[in-house]
Parts: sequence; C-alpha cells; structure tokens
Amino acid sequence: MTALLARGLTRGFDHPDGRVEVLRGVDLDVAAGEVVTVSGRSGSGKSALFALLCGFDKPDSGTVEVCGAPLAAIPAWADCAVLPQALGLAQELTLAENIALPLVLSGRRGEVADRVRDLMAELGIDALADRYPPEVSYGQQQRAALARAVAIRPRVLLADEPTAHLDHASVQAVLGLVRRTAGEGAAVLVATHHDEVHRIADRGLTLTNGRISAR
Ligand SMILES: Nc1ncnc2c1ncn2[C@@H]1O[C@H](COP(=O)(O)OP(=O)(O)OP(=O)(O)O)[C@@H](O)[C@H]1O
Repeated sequence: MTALLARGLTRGFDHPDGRVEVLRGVDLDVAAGEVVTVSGRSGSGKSALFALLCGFDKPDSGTVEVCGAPLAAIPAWADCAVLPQALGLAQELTLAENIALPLVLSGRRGEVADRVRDLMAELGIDALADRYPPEVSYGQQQRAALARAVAIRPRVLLADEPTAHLDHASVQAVLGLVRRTAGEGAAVLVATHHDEVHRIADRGLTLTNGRISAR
C-alpha cells in the first residue's frame, strides 16, 4: 500500500536576484514497510520537499497524499511524523518529556513510560532523560528528536539527515531503529548524504535540478 504519494510538486522561492524554482515537478511513492532515501547536493531541495510532504509548507502546484488522504493541513503525528533538520525540540521540556509529547497529546499517556524508556535505551541516551535540550550535545538532541518522531508508531516517517553529526555506534543505533520502524509497517523517507543509510534502504532517489529520479 502506498502510504506517501506526491504528484507534480513544484515550489519556488523569491530571492533578491530573482525567483529560484527549487522543485520542478516531483513525483514520489513510498509504500508501507519501505525505507527510501533521497539524496542530492546541498541546496538541491531535499528539506524543501520534506516540508511539502508533511504539510509544513504548501506547493505552488501538485498534490500530496498521506495514508490515502489528500494533504489539506498538517496531518496527525500518528499519520506522518517528522525529524526535521532543525530538530524542533521544546527547549522547556526534558528529553523524556519531548519524546513523550506526541503520545501525551494524542491521549495515549499509558504507553509513555515503556516507550520512552525503551527508545532512549535503544538510542543510548537513557542517562539523559531529565536533561533539557541545551544541556546535551546536538547528536544527543538529534536522537531524542528521532525517538519523539517514532514513539507513536507513525504510518509515515520523514527523517531529514538523521545520521548527520553522529558517531559510528550512534549511526548504527539510529539505522536499526529506522529499519525496525519500517518493519512495523511505516513508510520511511530519509534525506541523507551517507552511504550507511543507503545500504539499509530498499531503494534510493536523487534530486537533481528540481526533479527526482532513481539513484
Ligand atoms: N523559505 C525559503 N525561502 C527562500 N529560499 C528557500 C527557502 N527554503 C529553501 N530555500 C532555497 O531552496 C533551495 C533548497 O534548499 P533545501 O534546504 O531544501 O536544500 P537541501 O537539499 O535540503 O540542502 P542541504 O543538503 O544543505 O540540507 C536552496 O537554494 C534554499 O536557499
């Protein structure tokens, strides 16, 4: 089943020296259970594409469907969860509270304790549960943001460069979790420059001059 579908996405941005058409007609299908990578040089539009797929931004033209429903607004986190490049952790919440937040907000408080403990242990950040984001490294924050994204077992996971800035052991832990998330039925799209990520993916795509093709 296709869980994430995009057709004909275009998006341009106005700059002082003129308009830049970043996405020029992107089609994309990611099936439940599949891990797909998106690569492309810096500035090729990976993050801009992700912002359209999760409803954070609107395309100039084209459509997105998440779990069979046209994207009209930001979808429920359980349908489409995001690890943005900027992470977006709440600075006034501890790492454990950040990871728990999607479950709490969707009325699934009963799942919080086990899920938060297990994910933090799997990602090697369990000793940091009570620390606030500014009190830990960027790589530790990044793993907390990934744990937050998957805690609710989303049907679609968008992860923007989830292994940037991590050491080898942390990369392996992150990739294990990404693969398992897909194994549990999620459609996973990962923007990456890293070969380790391509190796655990089912297939790869590349963005060049605003268009997407097989890697
Ligand atoms: N909100 C915005 N306003 C103006 N220009 C933007 C905006 N968002 C993205 N861009 C431009 O769109 C292009 C693509 O940016 P994007 O961040 O999507 O690239 P990327 O492939 O994710 O790069 P990287 O690998 O470095 O993260 C860049 O030229 C960027 O300057």
